[in-house]
Amino acid sequence: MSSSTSLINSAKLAASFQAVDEHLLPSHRFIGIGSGSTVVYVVEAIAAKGPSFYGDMTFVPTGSQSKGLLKAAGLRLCNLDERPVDAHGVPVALDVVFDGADEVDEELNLIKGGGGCLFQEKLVAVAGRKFVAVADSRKQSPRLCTTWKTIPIEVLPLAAPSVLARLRAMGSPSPTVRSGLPSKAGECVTDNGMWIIDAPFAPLLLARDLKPGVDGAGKDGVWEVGKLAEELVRLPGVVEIGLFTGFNGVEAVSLGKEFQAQKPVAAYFGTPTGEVQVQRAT
Ligand SMILES: O=C(CO)[C@H](O)[C@H](O)COP(=O)(O)O
Repeated sequence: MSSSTSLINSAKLAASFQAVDEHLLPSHRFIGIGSGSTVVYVVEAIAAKGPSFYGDMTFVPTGSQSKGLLKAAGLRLCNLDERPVDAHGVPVALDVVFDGADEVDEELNLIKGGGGCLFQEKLVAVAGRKFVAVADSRKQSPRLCTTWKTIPIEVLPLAAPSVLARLRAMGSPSPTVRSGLPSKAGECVTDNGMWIIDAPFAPLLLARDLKPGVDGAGKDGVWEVGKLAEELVRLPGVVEIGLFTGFNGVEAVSLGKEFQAQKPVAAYFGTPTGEVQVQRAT
C-alpha cells in the first residue's frame, strides 16, 4: 500500500471513530449503515465498543456490501423493510445513520453514489432521525461538482437512452451509463437491478448564491442544487438521484417533515495530518 493510500485510510478511520463516539448513544436501538470504503471504519469503530455497548442494537444496511460488513463484524442485522412497526403500521425510526459521501458542499448538500448504492442509501437516510456523513478531506468542496464532477443517477435500463437525451438537453455535456469494467463486462448493475448514469454538470450553486436575475434553473447549464434535484427526480425512468439535498433531520422536525430529510446534521472529514474537521449544520 502506498503511503498516500495509508494516510487516506488513517484519515477515514479517525473521522469514523470520532463520528461514532459523538453520535452513537447506548440508548440507540436501530442504526443505518451506508456503503463505501469509509463505512468499513465506521463498522470497525462500532465493533470496537464491544457487545455490552452494541448488544441491544440492530443495524440496517444500504446494500450487499454493508450487509457483508455488518455480518462479518457480528452485528445484528435487519433489512429496511423488516423493522418493527408501531400500532399505526409505521416502521420504527433509525436513531442515527452513518454513511460516506463523494462530495460535500458548504451547506452539507451531498453527492453520493460513487459506489452505486445511492437508492438504498437515500431510503436509509430518510428513515433516520439524524444522518452523519463520514469522509476524508478530499470530499470537502465549496460547491458540488467541483471535484466530483458527475451526479450518479439510478435509472431503469429501458429508460437509459431517453434519460441520457434529457440530461444533455438540461446542460449535462456528456452523461454516460456507468460501465461494470474492469470486474464486469457491460453496464454496472446496482443491487436493485438498475443502471447508473454519471451526469457531469458545472459546479452547482447554493441556495444562498441565488440573486435577482439568477434563478439557478439551468440557464447556460448553471443549476442550483435544489432546483437540479427537483428536475432530475421528475425525469421518467429515473429511480433515484445521488444528490442529497433539502433539509436535515433537525430541520425536518421543525418543518413537520420528519423522515424526509436527506442532508446530514454533520460531516466528519479526516485529514492527512490525522486531525478531524467537523462541519456542522448551522
Ligand atoms: O455513496 C456511496 C456509495 O454509493 C459512498 O458512500 C461514497 O461513494 C463514498 O465512498 P467512499 O467512502 O469509498 O469514499
